Amino acid sequence: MSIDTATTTAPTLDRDGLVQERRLVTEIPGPVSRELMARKLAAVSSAVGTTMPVFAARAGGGVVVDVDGNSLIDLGSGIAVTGVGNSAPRVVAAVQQQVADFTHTCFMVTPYDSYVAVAEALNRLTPGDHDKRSALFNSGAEAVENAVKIARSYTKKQAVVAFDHAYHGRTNLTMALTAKSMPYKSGFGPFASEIYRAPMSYPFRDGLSGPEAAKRAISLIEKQIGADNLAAIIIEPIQGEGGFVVPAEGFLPALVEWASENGVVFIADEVQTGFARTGDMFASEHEGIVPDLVVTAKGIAGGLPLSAVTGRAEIMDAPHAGGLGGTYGGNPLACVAALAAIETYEADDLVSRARAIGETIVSRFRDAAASDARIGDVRGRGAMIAVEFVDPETNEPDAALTGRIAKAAHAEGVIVLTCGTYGNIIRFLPPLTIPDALLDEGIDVVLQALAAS
Ligand SMILES: Cc1ncc(COP(=O)(O)O)c(CNCCCC(=O)O)c1O
Repeated sequence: MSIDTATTTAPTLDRDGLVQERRLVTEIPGPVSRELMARKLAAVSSAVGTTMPVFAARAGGGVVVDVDGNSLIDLGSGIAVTGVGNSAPRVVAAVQQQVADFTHTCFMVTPYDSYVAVAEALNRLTPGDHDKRSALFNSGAEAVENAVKIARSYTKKQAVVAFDHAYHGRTNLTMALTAKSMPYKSGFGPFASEIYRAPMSYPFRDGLSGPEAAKRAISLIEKQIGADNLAAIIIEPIQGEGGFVVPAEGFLPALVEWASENGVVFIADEVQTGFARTGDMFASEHEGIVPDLVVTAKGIAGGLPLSAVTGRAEIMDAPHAGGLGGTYGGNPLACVAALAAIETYEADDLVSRARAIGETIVSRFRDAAASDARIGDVRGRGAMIAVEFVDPETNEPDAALTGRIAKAAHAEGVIVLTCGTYGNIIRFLPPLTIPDALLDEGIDVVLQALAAS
């Protein structure tokens, strides 16, 4: 176990003195994690996988400390969730107060102000200055499901178009919307009907301009589905699980224009791109598109489970009274956490921080690509960056190399995630609170793993 710490200055401290350093005191996984993993295998469905072989004990800033005392660099944020940092101070204080006041009344039974305040914040923050309404749920998939319900109720049409490489969740309808079969869909059918797939703008692999890719997608939609039957188009402004696919400029605005002209609801799934992650509060802002509905989750509440659909009031109010709801939707703990997280994003200007993080990651890997052609593409925005690995001779995806790099980084105490339809993407989703030195060290470890692979 060679520890090549790049840091020469004293490590910084975070809240509660959580030292912001990579520190390995055992092999990865250590003995306590190994014991817990044996228990996990004996108690938890084997279908629930884990990326890391260690178990968490504490987290904050840019580190996760495991049960053996190892301090790992976090470049995953629990899949783009803890943007404000794990156990962010404002979030902790708000939840501690709320949990002592009341934990649950069900907003549909006895409402409470924090749910309304979250809706007001989402209506203010999401793109567009039109009259908006919001509805709160628990998971991203649940919010996507409800966005489709709302769009169908408003348009009185049924068909929904999703895109190649899309990911929208693991429920029946969202599996139908999701593109990749394994591990998300295989064996779980039949899937919801009236879901159709259109080609995505994937510049690194299709070489098309945004308008060209949009023309291709719209032609298929018009010929195979027909606007008269189409309730909604749903798309991630930057695709997440599918490989951090950034559509070519002009693709999204062309789809928004076509949808508006044809009575089709445009749904932006900002579950992974939302809340400062991409260097804007919402990724839709980058090209100035104004979605009819915006789906949010992940970064919304500092780690507490919360999701939302926010959109044009006339669309959001289309379903009949009582048509939207659920027992836990907008749980009060999650709502106060969201208000604290939103305050943190704005007060600490984490949008600017995300852009700075992205500049660091992109420059380091584009420099590396100059001497290593296995790096086929470096893309993304803000603190949502992807490195696509390929066979330099054929440009074919190299999932095996990607897996080796990730596994080596994990063993050296860096939490980094892979993704992509072809499994050949290393993605970077660090907490926006990660110190610069720790980010640089995490990148060093990944680059060392690449060089050794
Ligand atoms: C764009 C986009 N829409 C919807 C979802 C679904 O959000 P839930 O909160 O996981 O249901 C996601 C969740 N992405 C991570 C899934 C991880 C896994 O399950 O293996 C997303 O990224």
